[in-house]
Amino acid sequence: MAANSATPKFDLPLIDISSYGQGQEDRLVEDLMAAGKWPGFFYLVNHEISHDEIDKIINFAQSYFKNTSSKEKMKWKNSSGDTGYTDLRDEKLSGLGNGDLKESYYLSEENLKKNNIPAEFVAEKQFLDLFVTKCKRVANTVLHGLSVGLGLQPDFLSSKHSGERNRLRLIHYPPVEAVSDPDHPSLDIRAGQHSDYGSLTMLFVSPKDKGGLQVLIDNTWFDVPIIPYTIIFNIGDALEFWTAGMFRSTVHRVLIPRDDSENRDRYSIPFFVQPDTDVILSPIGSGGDISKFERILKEKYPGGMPTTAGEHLQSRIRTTYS
Ligand SMILES: O=C(O)CCC(=O)C(=O)O
Ligand SMILES: [Fe+2]
Repeated sequence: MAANSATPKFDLPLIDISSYGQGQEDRLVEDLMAAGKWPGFFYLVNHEISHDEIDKIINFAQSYFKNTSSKEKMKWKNSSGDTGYTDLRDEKLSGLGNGDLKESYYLSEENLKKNNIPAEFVAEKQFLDLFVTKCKRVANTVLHGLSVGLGLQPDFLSSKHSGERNRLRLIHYPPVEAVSDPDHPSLDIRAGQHSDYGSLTMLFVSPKDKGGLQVLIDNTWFDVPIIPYTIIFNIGDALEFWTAGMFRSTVHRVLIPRDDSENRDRYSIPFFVQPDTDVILSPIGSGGDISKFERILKEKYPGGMPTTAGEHLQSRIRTTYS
């Protein structure tokens, strides 16, 4: 039996965007609000990003990581915690341990526009532009629904996410020498437990993904099953903070392979939707639970309360690269 077959799976809510006809916007708002509050993770189905486009972004990541020399990758080394290449063990998402077993490339719209990117990216610039544009459109649909659900103008949230801080990230998790042994758990991890920093994350994985992504719900780790070509959405810390804890930024991680079937290269593509630098994150909407907010402040912001989205992001990045 595979080592991971005993791990419970969690059925995340599934939101089929095509199932809300005209006049059914209220139902979409209700479903988005419910998923945002709990568990803070959901699948989005029948969105506008095609199967071909998802296959293509995964293949692009695979080809970049496989065919680019270390020397070439290092020329684009991320030194600020923001854009560029991160090597194996550079990032420590949980803040503990030996560093995550992954390499990645963080891409901003600005760098894409200015061709401040590796040659492999320039060659696919048109596609990458289109992919980012589509991600933003899908994100805006969700941001509109959440704004309405919060009792705000429909464009309240989208107008604060111009895209200047959004990041498309290509991630490669290489196979490991020894798979994790349930009796002697490895200290290694592909992505340490963390919550995301921004407002929303949209995650794309290969339809043939073998697993490893887990969410922490009520102190139990659950595997997230992959439903091919869906987008896995989750709420990030900025939106949790901004709504005084009404929405939930759920902790998640990626385990090192637990058996031979999982022990292969894994590629994943998160698109991080982050509020513009100067946005003031004072609590919005109504209904946030002040005791929950105080707990969030204590746990995640011991250095004090950030006021702008820029400060918020910096304070979260610092703990990842220190
Ligand atoms: O690779 C994955 O499945 C998740 C990655 C992730 O959580 C992140 O980069 O924030
Ligand atoms: Fe994450």
